Amino acid sequence: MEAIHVGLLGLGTVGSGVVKIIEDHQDKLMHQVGCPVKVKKVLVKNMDKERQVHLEKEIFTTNVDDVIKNPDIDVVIEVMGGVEETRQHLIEALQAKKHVVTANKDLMAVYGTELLSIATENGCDLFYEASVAGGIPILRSLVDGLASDRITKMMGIVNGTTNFILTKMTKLGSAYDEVLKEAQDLGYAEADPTSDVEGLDAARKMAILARLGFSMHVDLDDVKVKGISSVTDDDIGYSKRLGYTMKLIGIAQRENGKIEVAVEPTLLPESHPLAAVNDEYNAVYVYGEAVGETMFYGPGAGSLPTATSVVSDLVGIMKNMRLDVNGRSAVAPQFEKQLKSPEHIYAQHFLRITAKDQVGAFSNITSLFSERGVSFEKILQLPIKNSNLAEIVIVTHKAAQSDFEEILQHLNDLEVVEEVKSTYRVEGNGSI
Ligand SMILES: NC(=O)C1=CN([C@@H]2O[C@H](COP(=O)(O)OP(=O)(O)OC[C@H]3O[C@@H](n4cnc5c(N)ncnc54)[C@H](OP(=O)(O)O)[C@@H]3O)[C@@H](O)[C@H]2O)C=CC1
Ligand SMILES: N[C@@H](CC=O)C(=O)O
Ligand code: NA
Repeated sequence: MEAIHVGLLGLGTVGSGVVKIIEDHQDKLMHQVGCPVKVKKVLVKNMDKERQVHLEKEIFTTNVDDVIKNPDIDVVIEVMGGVEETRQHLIEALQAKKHVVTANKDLMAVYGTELLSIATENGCDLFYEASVAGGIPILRSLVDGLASDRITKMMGIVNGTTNFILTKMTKLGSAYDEVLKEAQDLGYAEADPTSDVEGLDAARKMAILARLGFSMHVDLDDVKVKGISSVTDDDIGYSKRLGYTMKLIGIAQRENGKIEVAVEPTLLPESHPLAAVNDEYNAVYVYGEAVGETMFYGPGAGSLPTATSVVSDLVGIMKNMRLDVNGRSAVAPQFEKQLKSPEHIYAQHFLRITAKDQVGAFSNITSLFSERGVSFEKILQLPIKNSNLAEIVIVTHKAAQSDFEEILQHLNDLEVVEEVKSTYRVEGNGSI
């Protein structure tokens, strides 16, 4: 082949990184696939915008058909974001026999199954490594590196923006809004950062990971989600005092064929390997029955790290082209999806309660837990200055989610309880 021609949908943070890598690593790309890679067309919204990379003016277009229906383009790289309109563009690109690389987890979490089957029907590759944990080759590791194993647990920090925010709040005492702005300026956050801070971006990534790791059709709605927008300095302060670090953690576990997938702010012991993953870095811990513990660490967001995954997917497509095996790598799910019920989901919990500082208050509270067989691992009780209230902070031993939810309902009804201020999952005491 004389050259591979690629068309880009989008030239923002990730798209500019893709163009830079294609230019700067051209010799490596040629060595791997035996021909040059050329950027033929780039779809943008605003033709007049100043760009991070230099491309000839005639390469730019605002007409998507110049990319997805262009007979000279072999591979479409989708780095524009969005869901419904983008889905339509990619369906048309695949039907026009273009291979596709996308960094779009919003799209893959919802329409991944549909798009992969359209790709297979059309003999095309659809790769999406950059959609989960930016520059970490985690999808390839699950699909290829761990293909022979049965994965039972994945636990990860899969959102760079929230990890950046929590790190700065914890280590520097920075204010939430200020650090969010910094993460946006650095190009880590989504166009609408609500999906980062409310945990939806991480939930999308966990749905993709669970699908591949457990070989089941996991829907986005199957993922329980709680974000970090309500985390306060006080919560972080009490966590530290009890020896924990607060992280937004995605958890996917399988037991007896049933799975749980969740994303929530979680307290980890400071000695936990994920507690040391800071700033925009991501890490995914994967436990396989045969391999045991593995952990994948790297930058989860940002221009060049994310673009590395995109261009590596492009190399994968080009290698498949040389072997004439495009469109054959997607594997249908092996198992029927079965979700764990709340009676079978066990975790430790942190609770912060304000209660009346009076005789019997504490025993009223503890009896709610003991009636359901839930015991405490750690307790702090501190009087609140100039009031007749006390702050009680509890870390429970493992409890079923159904029991814990019932306890919470009853706590709110107790006369001695002023307010349940916050609750968080606690993970990783003992083993990871
Ligand atoms: N930023 C990151 O660290 C990561 C991002 N991703 C994903 O990669 C994708 C791109 O993200 P990012 O580069 O940060 O986004 P940006 O907002 O920086 O860039 C988006 C690009 O797409 C173009 N674009 C958007 N909508 C349209 C449209 N309707 N028609 C034509 N052009 C359009 C924009 O054009 P114009 O420049 O003219 O406005 C811009 O060039 C998203 O799916 C994101 O979730 C994945 C991993 C990490
Ligand atoms: N907004 C995302 C970007 C990468 O997926 C993040 O912060 O992780
Ligand atoms: Na990745």
